[in-house]
Amino acid sequence: MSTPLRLGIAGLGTVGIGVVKIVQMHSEMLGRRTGRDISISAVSASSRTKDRGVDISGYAWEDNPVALGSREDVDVVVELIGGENGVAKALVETALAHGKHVVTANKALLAHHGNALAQLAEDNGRSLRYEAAVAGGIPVIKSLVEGLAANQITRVMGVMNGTCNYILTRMENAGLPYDEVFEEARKLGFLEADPNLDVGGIDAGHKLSLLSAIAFGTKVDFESVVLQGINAVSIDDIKLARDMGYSIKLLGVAQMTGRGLEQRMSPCLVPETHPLGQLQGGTNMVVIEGDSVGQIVLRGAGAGEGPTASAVMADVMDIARGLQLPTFGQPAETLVDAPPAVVSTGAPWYLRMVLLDKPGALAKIATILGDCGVSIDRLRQYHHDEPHAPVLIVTHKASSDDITHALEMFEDCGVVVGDPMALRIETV
Ligand SMILES: NC(=O)C1=CN([C@@H]2O[C@H](COP(=O)(O)OP(=O)(O)OC[C@H]3O[C@@H](n4cnc5c(N)ncnc54)[C@H](OP(=O)(O)O)[C@@H]3O)[C@@H](O)[C@H]2O)C=CC1
Ligand SMILES: N[C@@H](CCO)C(=O)O
Repeated sequence: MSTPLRLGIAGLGTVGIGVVKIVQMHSEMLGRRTGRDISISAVSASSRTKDRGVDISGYAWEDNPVALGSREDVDVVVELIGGENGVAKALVETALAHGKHVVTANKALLAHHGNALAQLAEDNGRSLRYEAAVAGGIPVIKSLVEGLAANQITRVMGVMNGTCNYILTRMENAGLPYDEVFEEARKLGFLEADPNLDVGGIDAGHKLSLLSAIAFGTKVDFESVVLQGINAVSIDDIKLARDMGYSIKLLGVAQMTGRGLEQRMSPCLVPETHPLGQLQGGTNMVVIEGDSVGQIVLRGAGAGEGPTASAVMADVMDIARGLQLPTFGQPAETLVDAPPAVVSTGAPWYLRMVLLDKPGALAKIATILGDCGVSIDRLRQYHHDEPHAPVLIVTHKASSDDITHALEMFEDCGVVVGDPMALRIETV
């Protein structure tokens, strides 16, 4: 067997410890499969004294994780600290500049700095790998970069934030309101330190922007992902959607259109009979459509110690095997700037609102929709005792611009109480 591949691991939290466990537990198997021993030279975390449940006494310790990037005895830096800037960025830059390969699970870092880091990796002839950054244990990067490389990708979509899917499915199954389930998710430790990264759709938007770059050969453009979180989804929306045969999912969609690159991450209605509609709990699903292959559905754990460490180690093993691929599936300098789509693809919309129960209220709403070019497919006013009437409208295909325009006009029309809810009904 040739010389060992030596790792420097920065971050010994959920994922970092998962990686240490795999290296310790499967040492012989990893060597057999890659033809090279994989060993850990050095580690770093905030606290040196914390009991992490595994023996790390055989590894050198660095107080400053950035120092791992220039150690002689490290071939691959495994960055598992997180954060779009700070030490994670400094470490990855230092490591690549010193000729180390880098494996990371850090979607925030890559969504914001992926283009420059991919170029830096190539300039130094090294790999920058990030399978774990998108959909945890699901090998979606490998699928796009390798297995589906011969396809023109037409659309990538998916549920890529397990916490949001947990919240939405728990609301649906237990009939509980958003706030109660959000608190439950917090107590279970599912939420990021900044919960808005999850429920605001930001974390999932980071992931979508990375998939877009590979799928369409474009520069990573997280800033252009249209984001809408799940915090305004009510139990009423979930029940009404279910009555019509839909589930509500925080769904990411990326597609290249004649109007530019469309990237959006928002709560949508999807048919409950589709695999996306049936996805339960913290599970993730990514759907990829290619011109030759058709539709591929990948499903699995999007987070957690084992699944995420599994993806990190797959990258490490590719490096051990000598497999070197461009970060986003083609040389960084060939990635193009894609103009963001100004208007997204049309779709039917679900509109829920509360109207003052007085003559002409429904007529006003119908007129506004007509004036905005939005045609009504279905309309239902629910039984009520109070002076406020809950109304559900399903539209024919309409652009998000036309829906936004109608929502603005509802604000001043004098019959809509509170904020209406508008959700796309996605064609999957
Ligand atoms: N958890 C998951 O399921 C998934 C995580 N990821 C990504 O993986 C990465 C790691 O996540 P996760 O393991 O959950 O995070 P944790 O919060 O569990 O662990 C972070 C680790 O980084 C260490 N750390 C933090 N700041 C510093 C610093 N300044 N210097 C040195 N070490 C530092 C912490 O040290 P200490 O332990 O001493 O506090 C800890 O060991 C993130 O980018 C995350 O987005 C991706 C997919 C799934
Ligand atoms: N907060 C993320 C972790 C995995 O990236 C999620 O809930 O999916």
